[in-house]
Amino acid sequence: MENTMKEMRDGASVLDMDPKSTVGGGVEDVYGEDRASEDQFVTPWTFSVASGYSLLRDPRHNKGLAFTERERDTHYLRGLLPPAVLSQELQEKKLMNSIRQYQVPLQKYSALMELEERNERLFYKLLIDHVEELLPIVYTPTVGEACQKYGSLFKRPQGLYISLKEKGKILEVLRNWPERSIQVIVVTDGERILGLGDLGCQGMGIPVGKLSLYTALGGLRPSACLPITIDVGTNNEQLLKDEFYIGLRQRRATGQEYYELLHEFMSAVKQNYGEKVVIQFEDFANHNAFELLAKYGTTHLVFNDDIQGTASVVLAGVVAALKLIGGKLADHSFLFLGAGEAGTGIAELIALEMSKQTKSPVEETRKKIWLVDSKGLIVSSRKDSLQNFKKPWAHEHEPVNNLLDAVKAIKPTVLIGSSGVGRTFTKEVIEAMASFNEKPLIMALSNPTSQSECTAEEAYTGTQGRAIFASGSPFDPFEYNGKVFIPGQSNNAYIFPGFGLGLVISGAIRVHDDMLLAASEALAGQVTKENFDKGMIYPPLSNIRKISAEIAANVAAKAYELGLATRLPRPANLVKYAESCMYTPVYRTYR
Ligand SMILES: NC(=O)C1=CN([C@@H]2O[C@H](COP(=O)(O)OP(=O)(O)OC[C@H]3O[C@@H](n4cnc5c(N)ncnc54)[C@H](OP(=O)(O)O)[C@@H]3O)[C@@H](O)[C@H]2O)C=CC1
Ligand SMILES: CC(=O)C(=O)O
Ligand SMILES: [Mg+2]
Repeated sequence: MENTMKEMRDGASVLDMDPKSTVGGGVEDVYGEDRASEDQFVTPWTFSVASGYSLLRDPRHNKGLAFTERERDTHYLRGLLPPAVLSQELQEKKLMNSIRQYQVPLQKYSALMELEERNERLFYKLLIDHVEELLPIVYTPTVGEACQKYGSLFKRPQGLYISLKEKGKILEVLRNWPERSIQVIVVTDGERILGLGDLGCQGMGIPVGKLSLYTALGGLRPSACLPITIDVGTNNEQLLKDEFYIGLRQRRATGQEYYELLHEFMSAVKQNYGEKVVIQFEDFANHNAFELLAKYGTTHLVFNDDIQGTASVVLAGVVAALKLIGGKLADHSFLFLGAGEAGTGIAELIALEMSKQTKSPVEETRKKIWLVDSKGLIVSSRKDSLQNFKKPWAHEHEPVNNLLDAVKAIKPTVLIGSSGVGRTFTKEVIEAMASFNEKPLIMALSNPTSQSECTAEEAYTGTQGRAIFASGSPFDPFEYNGKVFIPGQSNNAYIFPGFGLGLVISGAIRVHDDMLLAASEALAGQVTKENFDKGMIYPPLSNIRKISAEIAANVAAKAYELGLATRLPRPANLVKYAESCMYTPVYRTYR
């Protein structure tokens, strides 16, 4: 029986099977269910084309009332549906009407998640066609609230949970996932979810949300995407006491225990899916994130979205903004509030790009960039007590304790918030930026909206409408002195879907910093004069699929150039090729 099951899984057809698997009377007993005595185990095996009732309950194939008359006949659906036949467009209109009736964003989130579980193509059609309206629901800010309440919201698993209980069995756990051809994994350990801190196992909302963007914005097939949460416990006391908490009820494992589990995971992923699966690390705390990236960057196709994706999107915004604020990149000086993954990741990529442009060593270009952490400006006298990733930023300067004094001392042209702490760009800080810059560039990157360093309104009013402003979570357009300003969304969502697509279509085996620069360049190139005129430094998200194709093509081109691509021959037109590889959510016709 064991062998029979294996052959079935490996694709052998029932007709190819050993004739011994039939019982008297010519009745096939391929699963051994009839032969087994009552005390023997049988396998609940199904091997069928989804039809009838099960077809309606299969989100990947369900079309609801859009099943045609012919499909209703051939797929045993007669009577299981009311008589009306609706087009996908009409279903979309109906769903949008009902989602718009909810006042509470979390209700919209639940409605969308239920739709995804019911009818995956319709879910993606909605998301693709209404990206600007629905992104704030499936992504920041609402996804943050969903993670905080994930225990109460949880109905069905949307990804794989790998906890300390699965130590020694991670390969088996991966094999429990129903899909075999995985191209992208987004994995979190839940320790730094947006700017909301340690949400433990409830961080699952983030890989789920990121991967829905991989499909909607980047065109990766949903079946090729795998959300994973690694649960090593949580230090969030509130969750540990919450009766609905879905994770391990213990404090976080650290040190060797943590790294052994992560190593088993990384090895199992490579063994199960091969070398070319993209592993995106998401929302790990910085004490693990940098180390994991350095450790696995040479053996796996890994990408840390918070360090690298964020760097790429912010560099693109800064480069585009030069058209508005003038000068070259190296003419500007940068001050960050927050010197963690996002802050130092962005700083390093800006320094690298400056170094390439000016042909000066990166050690020199770093001197244009200053960072403030929770203890004040990072300066050389603090060097011995700094974490490694901060050390390159410890420049010669006297100690400065707070942001306002640092702004006054450094006089940056660009101010970037990556602290995870809301309202830290105070009125005084914004006014100081406006006092010595004609057009200060202010980026408040922290998510969700509650953690944004300032609002769009605060940035525009505090600078009398002179600021160029972008934020990690979206803000509505703001009218000041009769002019409407459209704040840009400086979020790695612009980058990672196209970046991942570029890796996949080129068969890249490693990520290289030059690919991040390539992605950034492609994004900056998509901002039009019309966008600039409205104060925007990013193109509208409504064009995101086109933008993702451009990013994918630039990233793939770089992978070929660096000899890191394995898919040969190289397609001549990479943009067209990227577009042709993209998943579309229109219904398929069933034979
Ligand atoms: N827009 C986007 O695309 C992205 C946005 N983010 C957002 O950026 C934020 C930070 O993420 P990440 O870099 O990963 O987090 P980290 O924890 O790695 O870094 C946070 C940094 O902020 C500093 N900090 C915290 N509180 C203060 C304070 N009151 N004053 C000054 N500095 C402070 C910390 O200081 P210390 O080192 O001393 O503890 C640390 O250097 C999050 O809100 C996240 O949502 C992240 C990725 C992408
Ligand atoms: C956007 C993102 O990745 C973050 O806030 O962590
Ligand atoms: Mg993140």
